[in-house]
Amino acid sequence: MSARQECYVVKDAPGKGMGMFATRDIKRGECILAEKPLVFASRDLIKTQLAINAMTELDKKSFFALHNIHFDVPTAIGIVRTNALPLGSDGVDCAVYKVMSRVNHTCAPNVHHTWNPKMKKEYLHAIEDIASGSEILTSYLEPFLVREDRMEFLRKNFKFECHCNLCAAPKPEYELYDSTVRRINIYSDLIMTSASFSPKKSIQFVREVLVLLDKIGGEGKTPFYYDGYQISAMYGDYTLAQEWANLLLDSYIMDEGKEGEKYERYLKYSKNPRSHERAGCAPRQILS
Ligand SMILES: C[S@@+](CC[C@H](N)C(=O)[O-])C[C@H]1O[C@@H](n2cnc3c(N)ncnc32)[C@H](O)[C@@H]1O
Repeated sequence: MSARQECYVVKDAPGKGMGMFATRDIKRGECILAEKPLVFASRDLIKTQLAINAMTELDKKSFFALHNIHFDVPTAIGIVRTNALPLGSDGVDCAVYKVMSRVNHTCAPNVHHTWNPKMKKEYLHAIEDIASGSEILTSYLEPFLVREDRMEFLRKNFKFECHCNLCAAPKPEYELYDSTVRRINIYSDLIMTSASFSPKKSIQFVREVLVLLDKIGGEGKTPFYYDGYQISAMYGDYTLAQEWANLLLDSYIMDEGKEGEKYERYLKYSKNPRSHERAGCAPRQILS
């Protein structure tokens, strides 16, 4: 048994079916699991059914033992809908896993899961320190949704009521969270729209978002470090670009590890901030 397998156990998670739990203290940034899919699936039901038929008997046994909440469709399709994780952002291709599919949801996760196309495995990294015995919980949601939208999505797609600390918080607390999320979404839109005519403002919006993120737990910074880096590199402010590239690399390693698909690219940016494909493409400006 590998060290990775030893830091978790899959067992009963009261009120949620099965779940994944830490069997020792896990440090932020640690890779908890890297797992090959039991089966690849897609929106094309015939293709999905053929892939299920082609599984080994052992894999089929693991597959049909998984949780199913969709009884209005054939069992295999219900299992895919309940358990599949996306293979990227196109929302079409996905995969089902023996272990990874057992991870339950919270709106304030302690892990980040990501598909690595190079390794053809799904990776699970701790994004905060996890104490031995605690449940390992991911988020099934797009980032930065307000409480009502999160609840609606989970009810519709996963048929449960979320009682995580965020959803069960007193009204003033979750309203404050929601208003922070709304501001993050506004600034987030402004970052790229203002980059072409007011890059200084754009960098300011990145900084605003980072401050707001700290107010709601501090996760999800990596794409914003990338924005800061990209904008600074485009306008040839390589001192600033270097700062952002270093933050980007550190944050990415915490989220996806050195095995991550983008690690080599971000390492290159951090070693040489001029190496971005669009570096220096806009008139030079000091943005700091
Ligand atoms: C991908 S499965 C997760 C593993 C599942 N609990 C099992 O027993 O295999 C998703 C399903 O788990 C349950 N689930 C996940 N997170 C939950 C939560 N926070 N509260 C209640 N049920 C949850 C829901 O039934 C959901 O449709």
